[in-house]
Amino acid sequence: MTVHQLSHPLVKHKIGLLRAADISTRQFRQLAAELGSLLTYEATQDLATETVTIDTWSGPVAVEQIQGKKVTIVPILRAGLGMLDGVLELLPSARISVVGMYRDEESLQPVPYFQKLASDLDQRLAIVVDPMLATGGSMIATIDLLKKHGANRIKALVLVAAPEGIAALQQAHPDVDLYTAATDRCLNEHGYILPGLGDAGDKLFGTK
Ligand SMILES: O=P(O)(O)OC[C@H]1O[C@H](OP(=O)(O)OP(=O)(O)O)[C@H](O)[C@@H]1O
Ligand SMILES: O=c1cc[nH]c(=O)[nH]1
Ligand SMILES: [Mg+2]
Repeated sequence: MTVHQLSHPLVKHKIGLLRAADISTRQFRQLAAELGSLLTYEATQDLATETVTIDTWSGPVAVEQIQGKKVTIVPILRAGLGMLDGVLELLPSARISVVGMYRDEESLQPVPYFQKLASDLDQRLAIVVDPMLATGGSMIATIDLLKKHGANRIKALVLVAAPEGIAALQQAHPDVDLYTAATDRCLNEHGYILPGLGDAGDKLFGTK
């Protein structure tokens, strides 16, 4: 697995803003979406292009366009929805495959509760989005599910990753590429990332 740790100044700045204890729901949403766009920009660097000739005001011109265009974005409910608009800004025609997965607070094990996947997963690049990679359980279970349904090209986009989650994902799915805006220190005894963001789902949805 390749870990792409983004180092762009805009990413560093926005992740810093996201960490503020007194951040508003509105600002958290906006930053999560913007970082979703920046991660998507990075994760789509290797999409293949082809040359086509189009008519322009000055006559025929050879231009590049993305080949195939088969992508599905996979937000993990709930918090992954917070990045979705930003990803769609750059990939407005992508199919969306929704996976509902929450982490049991005691066992920290992922509990699946919903799935509605795009067709032809074997022909699509799947871009899984979730702000937090903590133990890695939710991401690993989602990728297990996608692979079971045929997906074979998968990238994971997260805002903050814990070293524990990176190691677990590497072990379970070495073929998946991870893109993260930040790699933090460790997990606390409740499985929360330190320094982290707190509960990203609650911050995005204004719950608790
Ligand atoms: O790497 P893990 O240890 O599995 O933890 C990360 C998961 O926890 C959070 O979701 P949560 O269970 O809080 O659900 P929510 O999105 O509905 O808030 C987060 O959005 C990830 O999906
Ligand atoms: O730090 C964490 C870990 C899991 N889920 C979150 O929202 N935050
Ligand atoms: Mg949550």
